[in-house]
Amino acid sequence: MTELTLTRPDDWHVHLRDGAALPHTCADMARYFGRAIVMPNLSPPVTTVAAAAAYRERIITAMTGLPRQFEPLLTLYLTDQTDAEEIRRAADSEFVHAVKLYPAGATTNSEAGVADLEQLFPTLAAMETADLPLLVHGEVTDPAVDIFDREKVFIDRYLAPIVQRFPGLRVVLEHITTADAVDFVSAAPATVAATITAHHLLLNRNDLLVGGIRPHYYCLPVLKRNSHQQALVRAACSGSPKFFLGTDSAPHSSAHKETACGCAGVYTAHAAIELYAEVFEAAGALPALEAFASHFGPDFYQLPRNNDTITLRRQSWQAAASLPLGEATLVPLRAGETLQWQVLNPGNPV
Ligand SMILES: NC(=O)N[C@@H](CC(=O)O)C(=O)O
Ligand SMILES: [Zn+2]
Ligand SMILES: [Zn+2]
Repeated sequence: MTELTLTRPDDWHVHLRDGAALPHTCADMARYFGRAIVMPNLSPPVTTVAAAAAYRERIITAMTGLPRQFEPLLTLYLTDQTDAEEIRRAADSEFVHAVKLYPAGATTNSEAGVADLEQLFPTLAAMETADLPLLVHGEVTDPAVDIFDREKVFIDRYLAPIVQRFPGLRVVLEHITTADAVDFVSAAPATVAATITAHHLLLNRNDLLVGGIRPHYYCLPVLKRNSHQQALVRAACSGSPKFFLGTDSAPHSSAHKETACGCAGVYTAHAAIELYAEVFEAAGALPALEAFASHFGPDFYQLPRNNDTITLRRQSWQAAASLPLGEATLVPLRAGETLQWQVLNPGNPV
């Protein structure tokens, strides 16, 4: 297959950041994505509907003058203080589509996250009633738990009990990295789904650590062993509506990555669908890409599928060695390397 036309895809998990970074991150997203679930882990985090409305305006302003725009779908950052009233306001708004749970200290800008999940059960009950999805960074922060086990332990300790206690609550386990997560989500009721990133499909911990440490492959949850990577590829290509595209494209400046204590996050927004296409092609599953990238996400979020298409052609091109991020620069995935698939006429007005 040398050309592939699919319903316009959406990204169900992305970090756009704020301020001077926004024009750059938004321009990449606006090339061909229809919509994007925008993560709220700014500093300070987006904890209220009012803050989400203001952030949405900044995103839209940052897209001024671009040949096309994507629709930002905002999220609220769950804290120990989030109450049922804010949840109802969010559900009543046109633009807040989910609430994000970061266990305090689990990842970038998660200091304000949730310390005691049980205290928040009334808030989760309000989300269940309002039918507002819960998005989860699924890692425990217990220092006694090995970093490679933190996703599985989170599922056992927290996620399974939440799913059992709130059977009507829609839950997305974000950026899954293990066969354990694939098995849990597959066996869970239809209210439970997962996003999968391109980098967790393309890479495993050998890529991160063998022959030297590669800071641009460091993200959270950290890359796991090859057998987990293979389980993710099977899940993405399976045709199960529980697994859909979420890039978790997470820009950090090169200075913050290439240092003694580097930040977690991989930038893929410059080549997102192109990278997924490589994975699906290598797995002999290119026909399954459309549902994963363009159907199952909107179905889960109860939004219409996009009604136009994009076309990918199998022709090689070279990714930029570095990209601007506000005043700084970042190193994207595959920096300076060749990619196999290219989107035809990206950025054309729709
Ligand atoms: N995935 C990452 O490694 N980093 C994300 C945060 C997150 O999604 O956990 C970021 O905001 O940089
Ligand atoms: Zn996360
Ligand atoms: Zn993320």
